[in-house]
Formats: sequence, structure tokens, C-alpha cells
Amino acid sequence: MQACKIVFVFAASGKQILVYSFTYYREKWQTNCQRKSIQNRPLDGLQETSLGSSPPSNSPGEQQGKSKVLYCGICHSDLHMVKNEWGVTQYPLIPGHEIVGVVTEVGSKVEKFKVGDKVGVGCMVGSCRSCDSCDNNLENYCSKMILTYGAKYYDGTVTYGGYSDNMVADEHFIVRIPNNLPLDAGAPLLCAGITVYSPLRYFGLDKPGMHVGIVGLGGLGHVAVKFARAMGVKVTVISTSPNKKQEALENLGADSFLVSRDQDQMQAAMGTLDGIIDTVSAVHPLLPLVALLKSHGKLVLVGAPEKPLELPVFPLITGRKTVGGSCVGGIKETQEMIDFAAKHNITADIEVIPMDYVNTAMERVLKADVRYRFVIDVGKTLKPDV
Ligand SMILES: NC(=O)c1ccc[n+]([C@@H]2O[C@H](COP(=O)([O-])OP(=O)(O)OC[C@H]3O[C@@H](n4cnc5c(N)ncnc54)[C@H](O)[C@@H]3O)[C@@H](O)[C@H]2O)c1
Ligand SMILES: [Zn+2]
Ligand SMILES: [Zn+2]
Repeated sequence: MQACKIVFVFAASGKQILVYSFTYYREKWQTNCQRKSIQNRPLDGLQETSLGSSPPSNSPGEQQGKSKVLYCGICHSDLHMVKNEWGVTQYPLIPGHEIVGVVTEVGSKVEKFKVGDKVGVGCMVGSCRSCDSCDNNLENYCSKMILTYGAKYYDGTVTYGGYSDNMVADEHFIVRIPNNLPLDAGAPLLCAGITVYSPLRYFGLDKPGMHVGIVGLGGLGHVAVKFARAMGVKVTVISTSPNKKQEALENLGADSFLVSRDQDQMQAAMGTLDGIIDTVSAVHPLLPLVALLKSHGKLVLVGAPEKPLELPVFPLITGRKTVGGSCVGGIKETQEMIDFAAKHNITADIEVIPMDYVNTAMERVLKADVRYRFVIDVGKTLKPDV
């Protein structure tokens, strides 16, 4: 692939800039370069902070700022989106919602951050800020929540994600990264981390001594093991891959490991779990998981397969069991999760890659051939040359 500059022109205020983007279109990644006229975005009273190196002639407005994107994780949702598996994708698409960087400029009304701060942006960059969900720090459940990429921003433009070297977001949707948290291995916490931390807390599966199952040992699953262990919870990993057992027990600190295809193991573990966080990205049977729960146990789905799952009702009724779902987490809780991770030294296990490896990385994510998250080294591999 030729050298490319990946620019996120979310709220750029320059007149004419060159926009290079790395996009997935018609089954392949393409490098585009076009000269674009960027109008000032109406800010509606929002203060904006940007992430990313400045494109030429892109000077920030008074409520805007800039910083440099350094790393972006590759979430399986990026893969669902580039393949339009959820039927909502609009091309061209610039994915990425596990973004970390360093602030290089802030607008005059930005209060939360200053130049040099290490910051992160996760799955959302906007919400209505006035509904019940927003008032309760649950912007992630706001009906007007704006996803970090592939969504319509307030002014109707499409949001672009963190496979970029330049990004702008409202400061409300930016979190602080503590100094002791490594930026590369910390990036996946912005989506994978909060997606598993939030349901552990909300569904009350965070009490020391509880026994929780984590299904699917991928990007989400492996950090779920680490968070649950740090909360004092006993963790059983449930996986289709017996070859992950040793790592799960020795490296990730899980207490036990079940191979989901092994009927004897699953039978022996029936009725032992207070709750399960299910991170599996593809269609899979729920009955064996419901069977693992104690009476009143909770199965929480966070994986988002493209097709519906079959829900067995009788085992739910007879054990008063709950099946629920959870979507990332609010900004306040995301900051709490990041601070918790920094305190307990929780980071993702990552493979750092250059941007031009992203095609191969996507193929490997599909095959679950990564331990356990790819993180794009945006800062080093993108050398702006416009
Ligand atoms: N709810 C949310 O807010 C939220 C946030 C982020 C990601 N997600 C979704 O969570 C899912 C997991 O994301 P990830 O980044 O951890 O993905 P990943 O690819 O890193 O991990 C998925 C895991 O599921 C396993 N798996 C795949 N197919 C399976 C099957 N048929 N049976 C059993 N196990 C199987 C894989 O081996 C892998 O370990 C994706 O669907 C993603 O879109 C949801
Ligand atoms: Zn994600
Ligand atoms: Zn709202």
C-alpha cells in the first residue's frame, strides 16, 4: 500500500485541506486523496477538542483544539461494520473507536484538558445531553447518541473513527488517561474495557467471592477476566479453544477453564455460576450457558452476532434466571473504569501493528488469530506528507 495520511476531519475549521483517508469500500481497503472544503461546524455551545496532527491550513476555532492520535485498537465491531454485517454501514467508512492520543491544542472554552494531556475517545462522540439517560451519565443509552464512526454528527456530516491521525470530539466525550497506563495497551480499554466493566458493575457481578463465567476469550473476553479478577470475583473462562486454557489460567489469572464443546465438562459445571458475560461475536447456542447458571443467575450478552440467537425459555423460568444485554458504558463510568484499570495495572494483551497491516489484521480477527487485541501504531506509521 502506498504511504497514506489518515485524517479525521470531524470538525476541522480550515478552508481547503487535503484529506487522505483509509477506507473500506466494496470488499477492499482503499486509499483516497481528495481536496475538500471544510466548513466550520456550528458548535451549538459545545466545546470541542480534537485529536490528531493538524492538516495544513487547519487552524482550530476558539472552541476547538487538536491533539495527536497515537494508537487505535481494532475491535471486532470494526470488522462487523466494514463487512456491513449489521446492515447499517455507509461507505466510505473510517473505523476505530479505541483511540488514544496527546492533546496538542485546545480551544479557549475547553476546561477539561490542556495541551500535553493523554486522552482517549471510545465508541461515542455525541448525545443529546438532556434526556434521562444523559442526565444519569448514561449517554450510551441516549436515543440520540452519536457513534464515533459511521454515524451522522449534529450537522449531518458522517463521523470518522480513529484509524486516523487527526480527530475532533466534544470534550465531554473525551476521557483522561492516567500517566501510569501505557497508551498502546490501554487503548482497547476505551471499548473492550468499558463494555465488560459496565455489566459486571450494573448486574452486580462484581462482589468478591462471586463466581462469574466469561464466554469467548477474545478482545473483550480477556479484559473481562482481568477486571473480574481485580474485583475479587472467581472467574471461569468458557471457550471453544482448548489451546487457550494454559494462557487463561497462567497469564490472565482465570480460576478455571471450560471447553464449551466438551459435554462432560459442561455437565459437571452446571448450576455453578452467579453470572456470565458472553462476548461471542457469532451465532452460538445459549442453552448450555443458561444451564451453567445457578438459580437467579444472570446471562449478560455483550457480543453482537449478526443474526438472532435462540433463547430457551424453560430453563429460565424454572431457575428464575435473567438474560440481559449491555452496550459500552457512559463517559463517567468509562473514566472510572480507566482509573480502576490504572490502579490495578489492567491493560489489554496486544499485538502492535503498522497501519498497512490492517487488512491482514482484519482477516486474523475473523479467525480469532490474535492474542488478544491488535492496536494500530498510528503515531509512528503515519507520516503526513501533504
Ligand atoms: N455490547 C457492546 O457494547 C460491544 C462493544 C464492543 C464489541 N461488541 C461485540 O462483542 C463481540 C466481541 O468483540 P471482540 O472485539 O472481543 O471480538 P474478538 O474477535 O476479539 O473475540 C470474539 C471471541 O468470540 C469467539 N467466537 C467466535 N465465534 C464463536 C462461536 N461460534 N462460538 C464460540 N466462540 C466464538 C472467538 O474465538 C473470540 O475469542 C463482537 O460481536 C463485537 O461487535 C459489543
Ligand atoms: Zn468496540
Ligand atoms: Zn440524551
